[in-house]
Amino acid sequence: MGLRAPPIRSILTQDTSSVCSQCWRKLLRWPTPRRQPFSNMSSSRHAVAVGKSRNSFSKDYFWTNSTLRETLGQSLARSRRDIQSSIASARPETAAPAGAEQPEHAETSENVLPHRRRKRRRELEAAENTAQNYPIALDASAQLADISSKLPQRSLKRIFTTYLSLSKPRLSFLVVLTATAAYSLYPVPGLLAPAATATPSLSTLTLFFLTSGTALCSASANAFNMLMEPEHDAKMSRTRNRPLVRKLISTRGAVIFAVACGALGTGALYYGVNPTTAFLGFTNIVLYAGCYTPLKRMHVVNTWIGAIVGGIPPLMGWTAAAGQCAHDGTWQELLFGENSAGGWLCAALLFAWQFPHFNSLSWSIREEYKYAGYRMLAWVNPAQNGRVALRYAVLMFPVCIGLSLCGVTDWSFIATSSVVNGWMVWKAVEFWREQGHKGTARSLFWASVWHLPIVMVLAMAQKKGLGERVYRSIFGYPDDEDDLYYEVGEYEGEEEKVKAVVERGRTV
Ligand SMILES: CC(C)=CCC/C(C)=C/CC/C(C)=C/COP(=O)(O)OP(=O)(O)O
Repeated sequence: MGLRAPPIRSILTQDTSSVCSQCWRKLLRWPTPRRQPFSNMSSSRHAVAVGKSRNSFSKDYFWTNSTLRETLGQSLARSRRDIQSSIASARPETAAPAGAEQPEHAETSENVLPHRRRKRRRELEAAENTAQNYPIALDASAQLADISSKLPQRSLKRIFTTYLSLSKPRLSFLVVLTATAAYSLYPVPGLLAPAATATPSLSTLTLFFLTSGTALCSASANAFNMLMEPEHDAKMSRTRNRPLVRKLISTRGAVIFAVACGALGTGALYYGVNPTTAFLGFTNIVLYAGCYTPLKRMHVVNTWIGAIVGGIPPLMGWTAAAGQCAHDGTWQELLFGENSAGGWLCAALLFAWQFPHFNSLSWSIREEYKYAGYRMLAWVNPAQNGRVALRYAVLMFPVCIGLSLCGVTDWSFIATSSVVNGWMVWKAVEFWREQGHKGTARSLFWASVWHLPIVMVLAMAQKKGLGERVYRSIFGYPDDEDDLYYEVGEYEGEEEKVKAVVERGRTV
């Protein structure tokens, strides 16, 4: 019985040490098979592997895709090794000691003994398992693009899913949540309360325009971001499945989507919220697409610009709320008026949070970032990467204390937020001390994932005066007389403000 040589490509994508030396020598003599065209269709939209369902994309798909063929074809083996070593080192049990280099696969198959080969194969299998436990959450755009590629061509569901994947839906959702949290934290004057014991509330319609406008602006920013870097996204396993990399969507379609979302989002914020919030939304699109995205490949300062981009949505939520209680509603009043400190503190919270979050995330996949040409501290300067993450984790303390000092949250928030911030700082200290090794990057990343929603929920639950109102309404205590009656002239300014707000509400 004659031995059939395995397909050369399957060998190339495997570690060479898993091939026995005899087979390897045979393979080297074997003529390289001509690569089969996987599709004879000119349109990449139809590019699917021969023999597969028209709607199914497999990894063979990538050989028909020019962007991926260039980036993957020559360096798949190298990238696999780097990614696996980077993932493996993010896990405590496989972590290399600080400063130690990952072992290079320097030995050739010929001089590797059989038991060594078996050991290497087991290590590779372990790395494959590790890859399944990728240190970070899988990219929602890539997941959606994968789903859309399996849907029937030209179906509405496929078109919708593909465009949705262009908006980075998970990130956009988080962005909207941060804006909404800040909106709900705004200290609404008690006189706007519908009843003495009820919580003073802001307009639901404004909230609707705030959320939809912010979501559209974020979708636009993300689509521009993806439009600018498909060939780099193609080099990272987290992003190589994105719609523009896979050419599930044309560049023209993506540009139209980005421009339309930007115009609609800014319009919704302008007409439904206020011009200041609309200006912030538009500026953020420009900052993210025009500044942060190109800087990713130029200088590590990109992370600070990205952190500003992440900090602006809470400020938008704040100005949206402030606009309803403002006297004249100018940008000076909304951004630098009496109550504006809370908005800046919410923005600072998001700004600072991104460093422990992103620095730990990027450390875990630093080889991918390096290979894709993104200049991130995680590989440019790992020691500074740890220091920066720790510094900004510590900054969470004064920011949260500031929220209580400004009257946004009750004093009890200092205690509860300190517990959560202390936990994050502890993880950041470990991350800094071990420089990401021994699983510290992974645990800081997950601590940051939990940290932000916990702090936001705590701030909302401990919003100034909320506990007292809930207590009174549950136990039926009469309201504090001082709250209901006031000295003549004491609240003249407040009254005027309320009148102006009511008037504006009538005219809208
Ligand atoms: C209102 C409005 C316009 C909001 C926009 C908010 C927004 C898009 C925040 C993203 C912040 C950020 C630095 C993400 C990482 O991008 P990346 O390019 O490093 O991510 P990637 O590697 O997944 O592409």
